[in-house]
Amino acid sequence: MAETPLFSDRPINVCVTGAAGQIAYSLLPLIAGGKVFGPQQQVSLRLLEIEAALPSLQGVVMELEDCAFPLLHSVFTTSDAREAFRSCDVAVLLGAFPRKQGMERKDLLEKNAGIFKEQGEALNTEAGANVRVIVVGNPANTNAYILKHFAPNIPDKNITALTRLDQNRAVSLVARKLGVPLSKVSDVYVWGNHSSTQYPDVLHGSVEGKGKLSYLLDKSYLEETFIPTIQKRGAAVIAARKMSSAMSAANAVGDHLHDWLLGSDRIVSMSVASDGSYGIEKGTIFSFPLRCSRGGTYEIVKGLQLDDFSQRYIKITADELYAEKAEALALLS
Ligand SMILES: NC(=O)C1=CN([C@@H]2O[C@H](COP(=O)(O)OP(=O)(O)OC[C@H]3O[C@@H](n4cnc5c(N)ncnc54)[C@H](O)[C@@H]3O)[C@@H](O)[C@H]2O)C=CC1
Ligand SMILES: O=C([O-])CC(=O)C(=O)O
Repeated sequence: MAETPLFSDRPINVCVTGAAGQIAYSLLPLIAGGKVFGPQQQVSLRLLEIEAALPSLQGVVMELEDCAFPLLHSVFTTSDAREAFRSCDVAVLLGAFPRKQGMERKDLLEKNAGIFKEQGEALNTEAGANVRVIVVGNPANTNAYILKHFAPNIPDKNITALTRLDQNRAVSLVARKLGVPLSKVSDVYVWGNHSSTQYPDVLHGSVEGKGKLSYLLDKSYLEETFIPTIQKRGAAVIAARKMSSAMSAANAVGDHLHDWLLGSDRIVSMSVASDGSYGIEKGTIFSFPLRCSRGGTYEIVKGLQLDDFSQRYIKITADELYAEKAEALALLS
């Protein structure tokens, strides 16, 4: 039976910032085509761009029209953040500078922090308190932290950052390494920062019919190959494409929003405000394993046993986030 829509009496209002950029170009068809919010849910798009990119955004709007998506109710474009966020149910924050070869994502902090301060303030007054926010612009976790700081009316639980791309990369690499279908791999999580310190954790994972990943993959493979490959995957894509990941990022944003709003049977990774679980400082936007239920609620999975190996990696990524938080607050004070 077809899934009932989230809002049966009206379209869902989705704001996308950086809407003329690369990720948006791959994401907008997923949203307007029904892949993200379900095949029955009408969508109204509110697209934000800087003034200089509005002509290019008009081309994107023409293409959306030419796709003739039955679920696309309306498209509104603006360069005013307050207008863009007005009454939105979901805000997808892509608009930011991407990194170039040789940079770490945190090198973007100075350039991008101001954007997330301004957008946090605009969301705070214009969006409903129930708005669900996903920050994608890098450094995504710390930008989400800044946004949360400047949007006190929005519950902390509603502000997230994207680490699903890292989880998708990790699941895909496990499946390729073991020669098994992706659908058989479960419980691979990403902890921490969307950066080269993140900890892609397979030690709770398994392959259906084959057993635990902790028996199928040895720690030297994990330490020397698997973990560094996932940590540096974004940089590898930049080196090859001379531009950062866009198709896979858009796909992961779609997965994140779909599972958050519509629920999932699987445990997924999202960066969310820590409630103190696993010793992570409260309020830090940290990637955890989560269970999501339909309607936009989630719980951090509690009680996972973390061995010394995992704890060592988690400490490194947590310390990096604490340092980024301090730097961001100093920049904006
Ligand atoms: N968290 C994650 O997993 C990933 C994050 N990213 C990050 O996503 C961001 C966007 O990437 P792309 O789409 O490839 O970049 P892009 O440069 O193609 O597009 C960004 C767009 O944002 C717009 N923009 C800049 N400032 C803005 C503002 N204040 N308000 C509204 N729009 C604004 C620009 O005009 C541009 O059109 C980058 O920061 C990138 O590093 C990229 C891939 C994965
Ligand atoms: O690496 C980058 O700068 C873009 C990104 O976040 C990713 O691909 O994971």
